[in-house]
Amino acid sequence: MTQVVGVILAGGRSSRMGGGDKPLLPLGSATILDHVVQRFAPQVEALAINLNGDPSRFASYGLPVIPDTFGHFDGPLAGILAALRWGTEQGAARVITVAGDTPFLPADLAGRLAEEAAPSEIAVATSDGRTHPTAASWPVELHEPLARFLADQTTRRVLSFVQSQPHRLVAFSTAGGDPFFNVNTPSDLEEAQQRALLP
Ligand SMILES: Nc1nc2c(ncn2[C@@H]2O[C@H](COP(=O)(O)OP(=O)(O)OP(=O)(O)O)[C@@H](O)[C@H]2O)c(=O)[nH]1
Repeated sequence: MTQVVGVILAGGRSSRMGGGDKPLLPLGSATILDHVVQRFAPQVEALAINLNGDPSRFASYGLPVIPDTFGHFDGPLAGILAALRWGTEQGAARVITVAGDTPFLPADLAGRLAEEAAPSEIAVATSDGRTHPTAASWPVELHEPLARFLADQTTRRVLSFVQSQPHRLVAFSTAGGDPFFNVNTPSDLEEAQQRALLP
């Protein structure tokens, strides 16, 4: 049975980057998303991309594309809801999500999250005291509670949903750079270009 599947959250507006698809921007000789796939795919039994809008723009990756179904541009929680639905369809026990704009993910992300959380808990990555709620492992049973949360609450903050459920924080080292560095702005992309060149 498939136990752990992965979903890359690649939706959103990329407004701080001037619009377009942030994960498809060039980083080194590849795209930001190539880096995410390369680091994350070996850690999960199946992998999909979640996004808003026309899926054909990500077709070249050859991965299943799962669209948001809750609403249009409702933030990462809508993507996590779609991810949990897909994980349930795959017969998985857990879904690990990562953001499509985090090109330096830890190679032991899935292992550490799985190791440290009880079966009913959400495991959320932290680094340097900062919580990264989109880099998390979710029991698929949370699909219903999350659907209710999105319908009932006015907040769309991922952390608010996490805090409403049993969860555990899992700290990752930043030796060699923060593995959850995410590209939000053109200057972040500059910084990522420098880091991608490092051996
Ligand atoms: N599925 C889905 N994912 C989203 C949505 N908005 C943001 N995300 C994802 O959530 C993560 C964090 O996104 P942000 O960088 O905060 O938002 P963004 O829309 O990409 O960029 P900004 O407009 O600059 O805030 C990324 O992985 C995005 O792909 C959405 O409406 N739907």
